[in-house]
Amino acid sequence: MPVSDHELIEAWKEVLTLSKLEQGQTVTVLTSMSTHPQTLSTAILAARAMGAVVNRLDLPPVNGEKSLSRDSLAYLGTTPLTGNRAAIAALKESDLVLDLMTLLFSPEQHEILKSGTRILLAVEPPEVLARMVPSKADQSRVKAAAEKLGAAREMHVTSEAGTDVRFRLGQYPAISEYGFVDEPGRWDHWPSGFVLTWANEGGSSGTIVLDRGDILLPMKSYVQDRITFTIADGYVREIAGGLDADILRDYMASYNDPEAYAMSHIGWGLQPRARWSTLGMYDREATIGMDARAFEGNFLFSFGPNNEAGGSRTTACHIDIPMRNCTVALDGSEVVRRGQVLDTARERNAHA
Ligand SMILES: O=c1ccc(O)c[nH]1
Repeated sequence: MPVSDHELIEAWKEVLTLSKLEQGQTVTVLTSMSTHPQTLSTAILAARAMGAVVNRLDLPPVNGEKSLSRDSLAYLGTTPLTGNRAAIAALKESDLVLDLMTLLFSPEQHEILKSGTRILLAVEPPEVLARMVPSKADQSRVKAAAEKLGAAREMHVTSEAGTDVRFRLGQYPAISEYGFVDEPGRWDHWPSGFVLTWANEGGSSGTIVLDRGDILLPMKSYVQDRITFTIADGYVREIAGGLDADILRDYMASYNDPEAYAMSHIGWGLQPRARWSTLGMYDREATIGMDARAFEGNFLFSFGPNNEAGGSRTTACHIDIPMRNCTVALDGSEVVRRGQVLDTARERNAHA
């Protein structure tokens, strides 16, 4: 069943309150052709009800003629803001930007954040947004995990299917995604609930074996046959398997960009209200698959850009791969064991 306008307005009010929206602040809602009308209308109503000055900035979409997918996270690098000084100026002047279009992995996003503007991405279907309204408990759990990840020098991931890969850490910060933007200059994504970082340049090596049921994004498919990735010096050097591997290889080759094969972010899911099984419940184009990225105990790794972390790689190809049943260890200490998060109740509420 759809979610009611009333439910979604209440959800927006909770998220905007957690994001410390104050009376008289300026909110700019960034939209494009794929923006969901109910998400837009309820966002504006909620922000107005909280006494904000609310603008809407609607921009024409880009890359539609280049990308093999309309998923807003599939083809990156340029956005409708690229080179658009007037639009960027408006967003820099705003206290809070509600991104209903997707700026993620764009240089413009960083320029706007540096001005102190907060940016909250929200492009999942209204029902997914309403099911995963963020909470302070989400925040404390993710921040506790980020502290561990930020202090680690090596991540070692294994699985019974044969995954055995090591990532040297320390060059890039740990990033928390918990669904609201409560500090100046913060970016976050509603819904989320996971922690991620990037391995040191050239610092990834080993084997990743996708098992039946692991997920490919933006394909939004559950892998049927195993895929074996050989990782060396920070890049995937071989992608071996059956039809799923062929599909992934063909898609990545379409970018004709060696940087597409670089390891991108790595981390694990911490959102108890996200479910592995949800991907099959939505039409492929209706969702960008945040349940898959956030479900508790996943190991999420990706190929492609690292500009989100301050790196210089802005390849347009971005592949996210959430896995089940992995064991993730930081400097020898397990944080996830065969798909079960090992944080304690105390850590879950460390920041409450
Ligand atoms: O919220 C997100 C979404 C996609 C991604 O690759 C990272 N974080």
